[in-house]
Amino acid sequence: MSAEPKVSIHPSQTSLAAAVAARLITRLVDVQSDRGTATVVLTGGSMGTAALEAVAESPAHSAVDWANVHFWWGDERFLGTNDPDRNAVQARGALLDHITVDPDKVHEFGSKDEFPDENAAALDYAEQLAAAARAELDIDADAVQPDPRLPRFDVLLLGVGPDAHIASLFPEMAGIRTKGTTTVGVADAPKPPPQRVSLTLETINTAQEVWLSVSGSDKAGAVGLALAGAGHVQVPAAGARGVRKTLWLIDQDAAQKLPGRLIDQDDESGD
Ligand SMILES: O=C(O)[C@H](O)[C@@H](O)[C@H](O)[C@H](O)COP(=O)(O)O
Repeated sequence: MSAEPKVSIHPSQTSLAAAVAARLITRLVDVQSDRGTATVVLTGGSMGTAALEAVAESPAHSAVDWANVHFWWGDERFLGTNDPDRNAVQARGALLDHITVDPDKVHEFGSKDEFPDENAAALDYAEQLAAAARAELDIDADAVQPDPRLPRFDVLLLGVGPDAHIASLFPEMAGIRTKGTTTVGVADAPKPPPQRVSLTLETINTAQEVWLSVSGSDKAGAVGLALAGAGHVQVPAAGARGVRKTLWLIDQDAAQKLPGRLIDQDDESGD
């Protein structure tokens, strides 16, 4: 089962980041009131980082019990552990260093200091995910998991590149075609650095909610094609779907080539 995309358009990148932050805080509070623990999958890129900065700046963020949030990443740049270009390092600077987290619930991809190559780091992340899935079943034997190798993801955040890549799954390349594994190593990404690790599209699509946050006119073509129903191998963003919600949060510049039928679909309810 997967949810048809809905679109919410915002006037500027700043208001978009604030809207993503407000929705994320609300969603995490709701999930925690139902289940105690919530799980979010973070993304790299300028929009993903801006959204986390907006969470840190929002006075409402104190409503979330951050020590009971699991943090995973949709992808990582295969670099040294403290390299400033690592998505995890940027997320720490934008948000995680400013809140009280449980280090055991912060699940970063392995780095170049720890693993010989991106495939070994991808395999390790798949093992971390599978261990978390088993731990979930130990706590609640009736937990419904879309894939027994994966924990439940409540919200999975994605940025989108001008070429319509998501996470580190690039058009026409092996990563976006990968099936049967939960993670994948990427050796020759067109966006630097070339070595990366990523969740696969099948893994992304197990999330309860997938939110794609996109800003800028250079992304308008990618957004337009993805929402017009292009194939995911050519337009990876077209394939990202949440089980209960697929939400495109975009600014006006990124909305320039949106198919007309989607323009008035703004879903401000937050659920
Ligand atoms: O590691 C990364 O680079 C990403 O996770 C990548 O998928 C990113 O989200 C998009 O490229 C959008 O990035 P921008 O928001 O910076 O355009």
